[in-house]
Formats: sequence, C-alpha cells, structure tokens
Amino acid sequence: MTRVVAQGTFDLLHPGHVHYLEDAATYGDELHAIVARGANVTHKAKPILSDRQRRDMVAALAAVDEAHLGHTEDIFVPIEAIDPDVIVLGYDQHHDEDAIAAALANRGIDCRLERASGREPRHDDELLSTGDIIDRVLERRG
Ligand SMILES: Cc1cc2nc3c(=O)[nH]c(=O)nc-3n(C[C@H](O)[C@H](O)[C@H](O)COP(=O)(O)O)c2cc1C
Ligand SMILES: Nc1ncnc2c1ncn2[C@@H]1O[C@H](COP(=O)(O)OP(=O)(O)OP(=O)(O)O)[C@@H](O)[C@H]1O
Repeated sequence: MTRVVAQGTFDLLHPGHVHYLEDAATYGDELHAIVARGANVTHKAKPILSDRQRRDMVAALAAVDEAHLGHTEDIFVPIEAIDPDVIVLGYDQHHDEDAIAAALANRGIDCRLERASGREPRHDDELLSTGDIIDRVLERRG
C-alpha cells in the first residue's frame, strides 16, 4: 500500500485543485490531503472559507481517501502520523525541496518528493485560481 500526501489551502475549489489531487493520487494507492490552517496562510490573503469547510470539501472529492486539517504549529506532525511514501508538491508551490527532504530525514521519515503537473484552461474563461475567482466576484458583485 503506497501512501501519498498532497497539501494546500484549497479555498473555493476549482478544476486546478481537482487536477492536482487526481495527479497526486496516481503516485500511489491511498491519497491523504492535508488542508492548511488559515492561521498559517501568510504568503497570500487569508482563505474565505473556514478550516473545517475546506477540509470537508476536499474530503468529498473522489481522488481523496482522507482529508486532514493541518497542524497549527508543526507541519511535519501530520506527516509523521500519515507516514507517506510520497509527498506530491503542487506545480506552482514554492517550497524548498531540499529543506523538506532534510526535515523528513531528521525525523526518520522515509519518503520521496514529487512535483504534480499544472492544468491549463480547457475552455475560454475557465478559472483555475482561487484568487482569480475572488477577483471575478469583486468585479461582478462588488
Ligand atoms: C509537506 C507539507 C506539509 C504541510 N503540512 C501543513 C500543516 O500541517 N498545517 C498547515 O497549516 N500547513 C501545512 N503545509 C503548508 C500548506 O499546505 C501549503 O503549503 C501552504 O499554505 C501553501 O499553500 P498553497 O499552495 O495553497 O498556496 C504543509 C506543506 C507541506 C509542503
Ligand atoms: N491550475 C492548476 N493546476 C494544477 N494544480 C493547481 C492549479 N491551481 C492550484 N493547483 C494546486 O492546488 C494546490 C492548492 O492550491 P491553492 O489552494 O494555493 O489554490 P490557488 O487557486 O493556486 O490559490 P491562489 O489563486 O489564491 O494562489 C496547490 O498544490 C496548487 O499547486
């Protein structure tokens, strides 16, 4: 049984999120998704939806076997509990892969890192970014 981890904010789900999770699932038999705590989202605007609502929506996707709320302080706590064989990073996530690999090794977690592919729009006007959806809402309803 190969366990795979994907992770992200997953606010206002869109086809790019589905693509990422479906792609990550192909790396193993069981996909665990870790949903970032809103309190930890500091690199962009805070999510609109609550931690629990984002977790529940991700859990409802067919590609996902289990969705977990992330840890509030130490991102490696859920990883230790899940004990994955593979962590699949998103195509545009700016994580330092060497630092993650070093932290995994430090904690004795034997796990490789992979990178998911991106999804291009399949039709005119397909919105593949939470930020773009929010911009559209503000433009049309603001
Ligand atoms: C291996 C790994 C585990 C993570 N675990 C957590 C976690 O437990 N809690 C959390 O708040 N964020 C966690 N994160 C951070 C977020 O999932 C995410 O990387 C960050 O918010 C960027 O998300 P975005 O791609 O949605 O912008 C983890 C990131 C990585 C790479
Ligand atoms: N178009 C896409 N193709 C493939 N993966 C995507 C796409 N959009 C988002 N993802 C992946 O989904 C995961 C969660 O992404 P995130 O929650 O940051 O959504 P986002 O739409 O990129 O957000 P924002 O627009 O606020 O930057 C990340 O791993 C990201 O790489």
